Amino acid sequence: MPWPRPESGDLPAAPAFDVPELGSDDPGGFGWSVLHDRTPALIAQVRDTRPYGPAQRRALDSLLEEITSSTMKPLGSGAHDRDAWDRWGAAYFGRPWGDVPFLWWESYFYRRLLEAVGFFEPGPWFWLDPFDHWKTAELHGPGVDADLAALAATSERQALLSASLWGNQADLGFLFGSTGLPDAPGSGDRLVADESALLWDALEAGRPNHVGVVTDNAGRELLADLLLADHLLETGLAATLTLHLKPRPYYVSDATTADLVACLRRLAAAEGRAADVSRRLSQAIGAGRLRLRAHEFSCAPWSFHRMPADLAEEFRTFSLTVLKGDLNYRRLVGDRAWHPATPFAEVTAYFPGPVAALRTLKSDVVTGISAARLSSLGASGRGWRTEGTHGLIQVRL
Ligand SMILES: O=P(O)(O)OC[C@H]1O[C@](O)(CO)[C@@H](O)[C@@H]1O
Repeated sequence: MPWPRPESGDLPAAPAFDVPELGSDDPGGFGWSVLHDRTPALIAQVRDTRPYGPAQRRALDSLLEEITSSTMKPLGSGAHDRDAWDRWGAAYFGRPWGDVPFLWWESYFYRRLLEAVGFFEPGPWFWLDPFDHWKTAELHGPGVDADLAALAATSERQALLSASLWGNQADLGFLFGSTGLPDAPGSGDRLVADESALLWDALEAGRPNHVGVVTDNAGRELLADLLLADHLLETGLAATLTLHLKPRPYYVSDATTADLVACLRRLAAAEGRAADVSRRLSQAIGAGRLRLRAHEFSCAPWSFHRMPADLAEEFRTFSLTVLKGDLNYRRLVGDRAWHPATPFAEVTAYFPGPVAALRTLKSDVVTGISAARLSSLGASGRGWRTEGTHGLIQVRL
């Protein structure tokens, strides 16, 4: 099978930064808890929830052992993308996982998990999404019908934007943490930055707009993204809209094309106007107004500073690229120990075109927070940065 080769490892070099990358070697730090708590719990759950045979079970056990008490190994010799990962990981293989930058090891972990469960191997587990049952359960969970009915009935654009933002709380990775699912969203005071007016003004002034949305999670988040996409297309705020999806399962709940299809089906099966949304979006896909992309770089372990030329060229053609979720934010600004007041516009100046971030905060990195907001947040400890209770809408035009 002619597998897509992820850039053969040849990507532009990242610029030099004087701010260090975030790591996982501090026992009090967030990255450490993901490496030592969340990731082992995820491996155990994957092992327990699928009837994998001895080969897959052994591979999962040895991945667990490697992560917790050994050094990072390269992909197996038969892997179709081994060349790329060998180059990307040359500085990291042979070191303990906790010594490798957080952004890098976590991405590589999902690649290794797919290897362990035989995702790429012709046979019974070929291309079977190891996270599918969680995604499906969420799509049919309690409250989804009511949310869909309410959202499909509104033409209130701020409500749709807000649903797309807070939909990002529905990240199945939280299921494997010690903190559990975050609380339901509060009102505006849970927004640490809100530049939504700038976003709407730019779309109003820019018609005809070609909007890109780099999606994050499947399930509730993607449902909300689709309702927003439908609104933008229907109102003419977007002449075309391109959805970037993941080419394969990643970070548990990240949306693939299969998940998009499941969401369209879920909308079609819902009561009321949601079914109309599904029909309109399917037609828009057929007409080429709603475009689907699944770029290999979407599963690469690097920030967007290293995106390949074809992807940069595509983002350059968009009137606005909206990046959803925490991981995309980490990749946008670089997963670094920025001072939170560092201007968002400054750290995203390199991005090839106007860009917006819609994110609930689930990891340490953050930029563009005003001094006044920082001091009010300071009193609440560090939880606002990692627990998904707070959100942001940031825009750089
Ligand atoms: O789904 P999101 O919003 O990208 O969040 C995923 C987040 O969860 C974590 O993977 C932790 O497991 C973060 O590293 C990551 O940024």
